[in-house]
Amino acid sequence: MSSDLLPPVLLVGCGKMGGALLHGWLERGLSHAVVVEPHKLSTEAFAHRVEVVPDAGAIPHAFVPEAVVFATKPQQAEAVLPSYKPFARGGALFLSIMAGKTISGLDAMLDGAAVVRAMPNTPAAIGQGFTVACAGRRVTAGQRALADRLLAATGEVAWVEAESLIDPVTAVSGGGPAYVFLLTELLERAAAEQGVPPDLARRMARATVIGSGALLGRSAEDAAVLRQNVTSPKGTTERALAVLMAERAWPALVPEAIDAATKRSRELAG
Ligand SMILES: NC(=O)C1=CN([C@@H]2O[C@H](COP(=O)(O)OP(=O)(O)OC[C@H]3O[C@@H](n4cnc5c(N)ncnc54)[C@H](OP(=O)(O)O)[C@@H]3O)[C@@H](O)[C@H]2O)C=CC1
Ligand SMILES: O=C(O)[C@@H]1CCC=N1
Repeated sequence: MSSDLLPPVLLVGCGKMGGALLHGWLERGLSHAVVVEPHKLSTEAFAHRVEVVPDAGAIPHAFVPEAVVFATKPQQAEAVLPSYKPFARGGALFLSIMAGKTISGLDAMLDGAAVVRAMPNTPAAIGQGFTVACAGRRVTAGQRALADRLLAATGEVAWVEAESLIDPVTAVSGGGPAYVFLLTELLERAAAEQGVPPDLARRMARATVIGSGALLGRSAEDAAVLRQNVTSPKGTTERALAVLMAERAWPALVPEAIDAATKRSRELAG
């Protein structure tokens, strides 16, 4: 077995985000994974590549994961986590991606464990995710390096010391893909409303978002400069931006939306 492979992982919950991480790990090369997931359909894509079990009681006794990754809904944490306490005794790292759930809360549910709280996003599935992580006080340097390796296998990783930052991170990068997809939907709909045939409207909206993201990714310029490069004086974009950048439009709505999501992340802690 190549030492470059990611170490054995126990993934608890293989829905949209757990599935995206697993996809990223498999693309990168994963030695062995057991996935606990009662919802059989969501694991079909991985059925031949990992071992899927319906609950914690069905995990093979011989399986010793280096990391246990919690990707169930935050509302399920208290019911789900206690079954995984035995892995703490084996020295496993617990990596939670559950929105809002604090390190101290998870630590209490696991009776004292090495917990990393992380917030990834769904582009992880294609190695283009962005994750911000925060390590609990029981996490060793080796466990932190392991968490970094797992998360870096799905894209870029940043670490923060202040756990409170994970709430706004959840609002911005965790949920961020949804806002970009909404913009794509709205562009497509507006094009169709202007009479553009539906197929062309769809292609055009998608290609515009994809191309803009790729340009941003390759450019050293600020986003504001790339925006200005599109905006010819007295031209068409200027008219659209006058609507979008009006005081009560995006400059007010985006911070309001991020604030609402940040507050929800804090609420989910309880
Ligand atoms: N979606 C995203 O973009 C992001 C999500 N997150 C976080 O990831 C977590 C999962 O979110 P998401 O993937 O969207 O949600 P999903 O509902 O798609 O995934 C959760 C999965 O866990 C399964 N599940 C339920 N009970 C158990 C159990 N006892 N043991 C194991 N698995 C179980 C669910 O099955 P069933 O449907 O049958 O209940 C479901 O398939 C959340 O905590 C969320 O905050 C973080 C970053 C981004
Ligand atoms: O909507 C949610 O709660 C999760 C966390 C960030 C993205 N999805």
